[in-house]
Amino acid sequence: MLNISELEAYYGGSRILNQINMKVKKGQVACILGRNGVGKTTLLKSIMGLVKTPRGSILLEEKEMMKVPTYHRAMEGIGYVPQGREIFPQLTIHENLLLGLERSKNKGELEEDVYELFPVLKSMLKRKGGDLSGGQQQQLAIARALISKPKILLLDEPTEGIQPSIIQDIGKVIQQLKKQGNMTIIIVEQYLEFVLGIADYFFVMDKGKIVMEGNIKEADPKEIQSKMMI
Ligand SMILES: Nc1ncnc2c1ncn2[C@@H]1O[C@H](COP(=O)(O)OP(=O)(O)OP(=O)(O)O)[C@@H](O)[C@H]1O
Repeated sequence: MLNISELEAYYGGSRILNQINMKVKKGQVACILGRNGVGKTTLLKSIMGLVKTPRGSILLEEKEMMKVPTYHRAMEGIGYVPQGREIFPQLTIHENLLLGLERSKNKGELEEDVYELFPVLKSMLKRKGGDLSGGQQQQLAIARALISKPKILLLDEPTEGIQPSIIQDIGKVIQQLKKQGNMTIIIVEQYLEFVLGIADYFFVMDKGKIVMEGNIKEADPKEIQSKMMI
């Protein structure tokens, strides 16, 4: 459902992504692994249209996204949870969630399903986003992206700086979404253990390229780890 070919991305004159080819099937959970600075975040931003990508192709269900502006990519069904979460600290949980609906084609009521996935949010709808713990903010950011019912969800290091019990909760939410079967998920991670339990497919990046990929169940975690350490 996502088919990226020969994608290049630049910051100013520096090429950050070099000939990226990547296919992710519908309903699949794919992860992008790699050390700091290899271009993982830049790849997600490229899919979202947030960086300069002069060459290549990004097909979402056969539709070319390269010339589609970011806002419309969101409307086309790409949900994005950036690293550092970027929730609005002065707005309440409820208001933060309402902003998620802005990017949706189906502007309706807030979906009960999202509260089912994140019961903790339902219990504090009037609380300010900035008063939540880091883990709760991550949950809010994921919930906000889910409210627009994306076809594909991009998560940038969802476990970063988060306590183990909340990492587990986030893992369970991803498993539940996977079970529902209609959402494709791409997770950027450095925490290999986390993705081993939930992903179907993996890509390892190094210096702006994909250097290894495969089905996660058939792969040797030690080999993946050693590719990540290069
Ligand atoms: N706004 C920017 N302007 C210029 N260079 C940037 C910018 N953002 C990132 N870079 C550079 O692009 C390269 C790839 O960065 P990117 O954030 O995509 O890596 P990453 O694999 O996601 O790393 P991390 O795990 O630390 O987030 C790095 O060399 C980084 O310094």
